[in-house]
Amino acid sequence: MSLLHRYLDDALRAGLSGRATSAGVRLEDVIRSGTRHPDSSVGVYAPDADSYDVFRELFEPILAHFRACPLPPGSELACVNPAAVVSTRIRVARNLAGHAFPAGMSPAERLAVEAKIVRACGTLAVDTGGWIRKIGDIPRLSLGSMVARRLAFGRDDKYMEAADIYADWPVGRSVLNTRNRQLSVWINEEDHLRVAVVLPGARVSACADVVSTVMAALSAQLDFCVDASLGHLTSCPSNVGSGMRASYMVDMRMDTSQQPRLEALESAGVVQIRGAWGEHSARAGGLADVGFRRRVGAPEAALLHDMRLLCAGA
Ligand SMILES: NC(=[NH2+])NCCC[C@H](N)C(=O)O
Repeated sequence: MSLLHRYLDDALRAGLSGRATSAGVRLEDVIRSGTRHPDSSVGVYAPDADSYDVFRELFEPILAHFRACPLPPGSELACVNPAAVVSTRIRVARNLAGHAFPAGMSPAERLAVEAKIVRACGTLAVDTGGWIRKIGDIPRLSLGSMVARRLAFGRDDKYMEAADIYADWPVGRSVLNTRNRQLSVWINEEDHLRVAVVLPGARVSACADVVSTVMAALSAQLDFCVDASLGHLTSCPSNVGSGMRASYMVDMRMDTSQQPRLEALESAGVVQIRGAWGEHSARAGGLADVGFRRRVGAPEAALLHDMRLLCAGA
């Protein structure tokens, strides 16, 4: 059952149904994806920052659910063999203050946000040897292969589709990729800004260093949407707080002893084991993306520490 269905009972629905944010977002906009897709895990998206306040009786229990993710003592976490880690990935989600979020944007607003972020990225691309392209200018076949390698994004997520996040596709969507493929910046996907760094091997600290350099440069030029008590606000409540998700691409065939222990952590709700090719991809070919469920409200340093405990030496 999705968190939406768990927490939105008839009384709450009645209480929230007359409300609207200053931009006109109503309850049905927030819950459209989860209503259309009962197999959602969360089921809500915030079309603007104000939604977290106006519909807080719905967002609060969902955020509280994420804050309560279990975290066993460090000794029980160490179960990923560093030799089996193909790569380490850290991504950060941000939205710009003063603009609707992707589920609530007009074409003009998407273009305005894209222009601000592209401008801010200009210096990064020069530094690292890279290029920014509009999604609409990438030939279909290359886009397909970039999406498969997680270098770009398409419009193939039914949950985001139902939330209107792909409205006016591909207007206002761009990606930055560096020559070495280690840094990608996605503009106007689920959030205004997604920065992802992937380094080979088990290297949480090195990966975090690259992310913080990039984020320092971008935040010097962009005004991010931050709530005084919740932290960074994102389209999906699962990313609120630091907006960060760290994961390892693990080759499950490398060391068969790690698999049952990892799966025990997964059944206990501690880690999430995803397919290697993105959030809803199947687990195939022995590669899996392993990250913690705990994210909301936890400081970045704590999230990175969890990752180092999961894989000693990273
Ligand atoms: N990319 C994400 N925000 N993933 C988490 C939730 C995805 C989808 N809205 C669901 O509820 O199942």
